[in-house]
Amino acid sequence: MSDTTLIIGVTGGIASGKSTVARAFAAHDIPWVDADDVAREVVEPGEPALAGIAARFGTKVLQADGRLDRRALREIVFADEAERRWLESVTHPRIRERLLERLAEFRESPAPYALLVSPLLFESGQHTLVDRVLVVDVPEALQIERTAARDGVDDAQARAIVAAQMPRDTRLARADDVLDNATDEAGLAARVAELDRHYRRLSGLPPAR
Ligand SMILES: CC(C)(COP(=O)(O)OP(=O)(O)OC[C@H]1O[C@@H](n2cnc3c(N)ncnc32)[C@H](O)[C@@H]1O)[C@@H](O)C(=O)NCCC(=O)NCCS
Ligand SMILES: Nc1ncnc2c1ncn2[C@@H]1O[C@H](COP(=O)(O)OP(=O)(O)OP(=O)(O)O)[C@@H](O)[C@H]1O
Repeated sequence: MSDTTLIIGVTGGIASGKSTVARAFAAHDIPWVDADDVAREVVEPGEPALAGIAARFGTKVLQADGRLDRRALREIVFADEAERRWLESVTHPRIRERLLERLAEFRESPAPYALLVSPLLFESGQHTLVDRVLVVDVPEALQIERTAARDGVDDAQARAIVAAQMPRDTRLARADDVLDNATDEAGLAARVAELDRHYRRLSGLPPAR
C-alpha cells in the first residue's frame, strides 16, 4: 500500500482527446475515473437526479423505457444557460460525492498515480480534488471537427458546447502539464509515455500537499 498515490486531473474541452489519453495511460497500468461516466451513473433510473430532471422537463427528456433521453436534454441545456446551470446544480454535487469515493480508493491503492478525467475539472471545482492538472489541448477547429465526426452533432451544437466550457487560453494558463493532441495517436502515445515517467518520478518524492 502506498500513501503517495498522486491524483492527476486530466481536463480539456469536448473531444480534445481525454478518453483516448486515459486509455493510453491505462496501457501503463494506471487506473482512472471519468467524470462523464459518473455523470451517467447519477441519472440512471431510480436515481433522485433523474426524477428531478423528469419533474422539470417532462417526459420529452425520457425514452420509452424510462431512461434519460440524453440527446433531448443536450439540445435543451446547450441552448439555454439557465437550464444548464440548473442541471449542473442537481448533478454536480452527486458526481463530486462519487468521485471522492473513487479517489479515496485510488489513494489507498498501490498505483503510483491515478487519473481523474473530467471536461469540467475547473468549472465544477473538481480541481480541488487533485494534486496536478494535465490539460489535453487541441485548437478549437479540430475540437469541432472531432466532435462532429464522433457524435454526429452539427457544427452549431458543437460550437455551443465549446462556448459553455472554459476558454482554451484560461484552461492552458492553469495547467501544470500540457499534452498537445493535434498530433496523431502515435504522437499521443509517445507524449503519454514521457508523462508516465514524469509522474512516476514525482510519486516517489514526498507529497507536496
Ligand atoms: C447534457 C447531457 C445529458 C448530454 O449527454 P450526451 O450523452 O449527449 O453527452 P456526454 O454526457 O457524453 O457529454 C459530452 C461532452 O459534453 C460536454 N459537457 C457535458 N456537460 C456539460 C456542461 N454541463 N457544460 C459544458 N460542457 C458539458 C463535455 O465535454 C462532455 O465530455 C450530459 O452531458 C449531462 O448530463 N451533462 C450535465 C452533467 C455534467 O456537467 N457532465 C460533465 C461531467 S462533470
Ligand atoms: N491524436 C488523435 N488523433 C486522431 N484522432 C484522435 C486523437 N485523439 C483523439 N482522437 C479522436 O477524437 C475524438 C475525441 O476523442 P476523445 O473521445 O478521447 O475525447 P474526449 O476529450 O474524451 O471527449 P469528451 O469531452 O466529449 O468526453 C475521438 O473520436 C478520438 O478517436
